[in-house]
Amino acid sequence: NPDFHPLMSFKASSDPSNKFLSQWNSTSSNPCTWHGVSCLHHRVSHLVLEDLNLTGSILPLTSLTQLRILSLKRNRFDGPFPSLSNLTALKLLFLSHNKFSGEFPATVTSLPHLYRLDISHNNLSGQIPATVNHLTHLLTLRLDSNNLRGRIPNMINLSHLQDFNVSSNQLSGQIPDSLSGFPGSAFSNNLFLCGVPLRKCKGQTKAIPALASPLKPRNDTVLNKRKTHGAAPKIGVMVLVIIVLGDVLVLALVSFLLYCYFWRLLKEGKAETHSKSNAVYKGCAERGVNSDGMVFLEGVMRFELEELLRASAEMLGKGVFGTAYKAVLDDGTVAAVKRLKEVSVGGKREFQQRMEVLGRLRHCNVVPLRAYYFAKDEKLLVSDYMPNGSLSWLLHGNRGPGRTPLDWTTRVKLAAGAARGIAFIHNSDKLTHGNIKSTNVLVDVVGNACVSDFGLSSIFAGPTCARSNGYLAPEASLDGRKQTHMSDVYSFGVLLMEILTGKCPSAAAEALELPRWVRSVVREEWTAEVFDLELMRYKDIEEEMVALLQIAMACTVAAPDQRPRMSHVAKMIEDLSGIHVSPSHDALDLVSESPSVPEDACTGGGGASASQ
Ligand SMILES: Nc1ncnc2c1ncn2[C@@H]1O[C@H](COP(=O)(O)OP(=O)(O)OP(=O)(O)O)[C@@H](O)[C@H]1O
Repeated sequence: NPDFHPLMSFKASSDPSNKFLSQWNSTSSNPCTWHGVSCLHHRVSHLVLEDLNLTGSILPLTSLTQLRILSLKRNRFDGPFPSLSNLTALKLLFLSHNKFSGEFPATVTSLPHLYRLDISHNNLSGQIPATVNHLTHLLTLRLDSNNLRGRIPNMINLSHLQDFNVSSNQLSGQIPDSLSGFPGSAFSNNLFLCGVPLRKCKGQTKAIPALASPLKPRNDTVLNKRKTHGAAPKIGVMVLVIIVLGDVLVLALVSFLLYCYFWRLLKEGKAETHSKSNAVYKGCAERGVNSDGMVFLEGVMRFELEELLRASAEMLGKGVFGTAYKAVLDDGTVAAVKRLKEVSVGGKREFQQRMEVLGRLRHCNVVPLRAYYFAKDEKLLVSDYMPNGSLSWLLHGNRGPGRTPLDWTTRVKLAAGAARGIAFIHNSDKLTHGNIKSTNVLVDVVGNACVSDFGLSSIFAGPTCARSNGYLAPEASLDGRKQTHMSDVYSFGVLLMEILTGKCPSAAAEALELPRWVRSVVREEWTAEVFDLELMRYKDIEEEMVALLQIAMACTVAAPDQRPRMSHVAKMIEDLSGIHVSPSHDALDLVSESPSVPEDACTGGGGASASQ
């Protein structure tokens, strides 16, 4: 193993008394089993030796050319950094709380895959080189508590940066606009630093903090140029007013167009139903049927079709079964309305029967169907609006500057909640979900995962339903119709992989590939490579991640009858970390805007009820 000798010489210099790395010994020539070392393809890829009192230089490590993760936090390494330019595979570099001295290690700026760089709490001096801009994938840049001097370069290329700190140095000059959205604490304790978010620089015109975002897009430079050339603050305010007015106008126009569109499409169906409804439904004793053909299922939500048509509507997105809208009624009720594509069911009766079954499902992890509408050219489904978005958005849309990636505990809670919801559907009337994916796992007002869009695949048939979105079980993928409990389990396994890897199964490049990719990496015995880099920041979760990965792999085995049942999957996830699927008020930045909060919202771990 070419990494054996470099590691032995590293040990000789960093632990001369053989106190901390005694398990590394020359009789075992396979370093991959040593403490703190992991390998990929028999090369060292992961070296984590934290809090060990190791000393000396890290020079021998520069021969570990396959190293991806190097963490030597809280040791006593000293001297200047050696050149790290050989470590081209490096993704995470954590060298904080040591005694490194000398200049900022400029060679790290040539590492093309670096995501996290933490060299804080050392004795580094000199300037931050402008070449940090080469690190275009950087999420973390922590340089705090060193002796760095000079100006902070403009980091316009670091558009993903979310964790940035240069506090407690000797930096000076104006904070570049590209960084002015980070909080003051990221820059504090630098005597000569000025500008937003710190105090105004001498001679600087008034800044506009409201426009400051952690990393402003490059086209802000027009505004910046005006500022640095001393244009009057009035111009900034004018620009602001124009932007706001423009936004309001566009918003009003879009709302108006949507309203007209919605109205026009429903007018015909409504007219048809209206004429019938007076005869058929007038004074109807049947529970839940409005005179206009809206059929209400269990629950408190009640309104006329007319009110729904008047509601302001915002498109949430288009799916295989139709288009979803958020509708806000005059009385403030918020609902999600799905306009279905043409359905190929036998007719109204069959559709109604189907909706009655789906409408009876009440569980704190299932989005309740509240009402439906059926006319010749129009089919609508009304359900509770889930204000905290979908798991998909939380995993993939909630990134970038100023946003917090989904933490591990919340991921597990949402996975467990979704599993319980699906298990409940399976146990009710022998239904299948048929379309499990992360856009169909929504988050309710108290942070519970709720599955939506269940049971619709059976009323759609034919090629419109042939989906290849990366979640479909191999046995169900040909025409999208052969949905069973076991194909749901497969899709859920893919969803777990998405939660673990942060990769989107429906992204074109990875379609149908996520389970295969995960398996191939695990086969290479480098399971850690699978996990989402965002999860690297959490400590002591590796065991849980591996356990969840094993559940995901069991769910996605090729033979349907070898997959676990959904209720078993739910139980296994809950057992993982002793979680009880309860509202996680602190885990998400929750919003509460819907007066139509489900009356059956979870108040604890269970709360299931299939009302009859
Ligand atoms: N009740 C709801 N509350 C909040 N957002 C919703 C609700 N229902 C759907 N959405 C969101 O609206 C968007 C479109 O949903 P829709 O179900 O139409 O399509 P999809 O989930 O992308 O695909 P599919 O039709 O295969 O389920 C998705 O982002 C989804 O998360």
